[in-house]
Amino acid sequence: MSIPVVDSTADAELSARLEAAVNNKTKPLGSLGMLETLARQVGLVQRTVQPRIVAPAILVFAGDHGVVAEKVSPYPQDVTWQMVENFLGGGAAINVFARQNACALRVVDAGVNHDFGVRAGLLDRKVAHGTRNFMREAAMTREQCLLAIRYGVELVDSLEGNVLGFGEMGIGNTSAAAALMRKLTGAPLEDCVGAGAGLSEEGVAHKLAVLRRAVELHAQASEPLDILAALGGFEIAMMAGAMLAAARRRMVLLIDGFIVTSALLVAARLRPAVLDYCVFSHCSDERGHTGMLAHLGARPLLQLGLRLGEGSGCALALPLLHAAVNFLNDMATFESAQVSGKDG
Ligand SMILES: Cc1cc2ncn([C@H]3O[C@H](COP(=O)(O)O)[C@@H](O)[C@H]3O)c2cc1C
Ligand SMILES: O=C(O)c1cccnc1
Repeated sequence: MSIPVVDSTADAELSARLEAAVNNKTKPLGSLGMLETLARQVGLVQRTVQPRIVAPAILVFAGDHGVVAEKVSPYPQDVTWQMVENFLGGGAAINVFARQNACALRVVDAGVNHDFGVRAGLLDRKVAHGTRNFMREAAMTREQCLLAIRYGVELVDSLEGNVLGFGEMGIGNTSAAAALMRKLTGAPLEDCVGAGAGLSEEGVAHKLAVLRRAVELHAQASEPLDILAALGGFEIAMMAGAMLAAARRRMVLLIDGFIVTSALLVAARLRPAVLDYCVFSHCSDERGHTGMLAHLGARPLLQLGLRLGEGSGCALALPLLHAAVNFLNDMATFESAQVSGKDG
């Protein structure tokens, strides 16, 4: 299994042309703020001053986590498969927001502890029926970890479209994401652990104690793939693989909240240039997401107090991506509209 190679999008000549194109639009210099940054980024990703959004899609990766045996989530594990059914039925938040913004949605069974059978709209890439409890042993074997990454790579290679959003579902996965954050950013564990799907203060204290022991147990894991196998999840590993494949294909990657960003921490350790392709849709209310984004030098588009996951932030940010591309393509220039430029 070879990890996809990702090229940087840096191109000084194209960057200058994009900046000129943005600056020639009929508006005060810099007045479209982050939309200008976004337009230039998408131009660099697509290697053009006339970028287009084609067939945007969100993949929701679902997987279960053995660590739920330690009572680190306020909800039972069955919610993972039940929510997958909800996605397939079109009734979850991500279904509503994806429909609203004409975004295709696919659900991937990366390792749910449930047998769905063959189902329309569900991509079966089950590595196993949930990970092991990483409080006691590694969450997955190295083979399972590499298989999850490979499935992620292959999934993306079969997609059409040039914008890919990442979402997840997996009871217990904020615990895996917090442990990955601790190991991959070096932040103190208490800055990585939050309420997840809604733990009480005592619940968070218990989760922190569990994760402290788990991180100690896996203290020897130092390479990104070893850390991922020890403390990650199948959906997280599959997302990391899919992110690298999407960047290799020069797609724009829409990054959701805390768990999706934890997969990106792994991907960026393997191939730092993946970050050139990432649009950070929002800053989640999950404790730790702000620090994770800061570690990556990321500036999120939205701050809505979301703490859901599912790729919801990606669907909500998609209209901003359209706006960035549309202003670059469709706005008049000072010359074409015969508007006077800046005096001094
Ligand atoms: C009904 C329901 C729908 C969800 N959709 C996303 N999550 C979110 O919550 C879970 C992570 O939180 P924790 O680590 O505390 O279990 C993930 O499944 C995440 O996607 C949900 C959680 C619930 C309960
Ligand atoms: O930020 C997220 O993605 C998140 C936060 C809490 C629970 N589930 C997801």
